[in-house]
Amino acid sequence: MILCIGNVLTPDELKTIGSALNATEFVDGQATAGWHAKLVKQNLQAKADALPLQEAQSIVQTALHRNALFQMAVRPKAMRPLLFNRYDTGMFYGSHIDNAIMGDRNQVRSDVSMTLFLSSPSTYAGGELVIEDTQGSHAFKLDAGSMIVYPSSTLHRVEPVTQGIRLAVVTWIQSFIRDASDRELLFDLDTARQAIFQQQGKTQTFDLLTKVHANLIRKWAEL
Ligand SMILES: O=C(O)CCC(=O)C(=O)O
Ligand SMILES: [Fe+2]
Repeated sequence: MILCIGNVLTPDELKTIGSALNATEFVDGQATAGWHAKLVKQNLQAKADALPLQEAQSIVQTALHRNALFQMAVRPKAMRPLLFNRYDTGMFYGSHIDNAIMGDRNQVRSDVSMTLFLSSPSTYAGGELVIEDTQGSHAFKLDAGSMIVYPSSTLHRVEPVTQGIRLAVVTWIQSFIRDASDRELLFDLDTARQAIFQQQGKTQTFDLLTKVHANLIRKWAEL
C-alpha cells in the first residue's frame, strides 16, 4: 500500500526546519547508498551530526509519533535516523531498491520507506518521487509538510530537478507487521472499526471487529 498523509508538519514547524536546514552543511549523498544505488544517486544530504539539525530532527520525530494515520499504516517497531536530503537543479536519484538491512550496530530491516516533502511544489520543477509496482509507475510530488509511505520492496526513483531546490526528509522503518499485504489488511480493518465506533459507539459488532483486529496482530506481530 502506498499512502499519502497530508499536514504532517504545521507551517510553523516547516519554517523552523527550513531555517535549520539553511544553517546546515550538506554533503554528497553517496555515503548512504548501496553499491548499485550509488551508480544512480546524485543528491546531497545534511551531515548527520550537524548541530542546527537537532531541533529539526526532534520536530519530525514528534510529528511522526503524534500522527495516527502514520502509526496505523506503518506500525513502526524501529526506525533509521532521519535523513534530510537536498536535490539542487540537475540532481536526481535514478531507479533503485533500498537496502534490505540498514545500519551497523542498530540494524533495521526496511519494510516501509518514507519521504516527507519539505519544499513547496511551486518552488521547484521535476523532482517527482516515482514508485513502480505491478500496476505501473506512480509519480508523487506532495505539498510541503505532507508525507508518503510506501513498501521498501519497490523500485523507485527521484526524477531530475530541472529548476529550484527540492528538500525532503526520508527514513526507513521496520514494522511490527512484516508483510505489506498483512499491514494493509490491518489498516483497512482498523479504519472500518473506527468508522463503526464513530457512527454507533461500542456495539457488539465493534467489539467483534476489535477482537479480530487484536488477534490478527497477535498472530502476525514480530516483537
Ligand atoms: O528523496 C526521496 O523522495 C527518496 C530518496 C530515496 O529513494 C532514498 O534515499 O533511498
Ligand atoms: Fe530509495
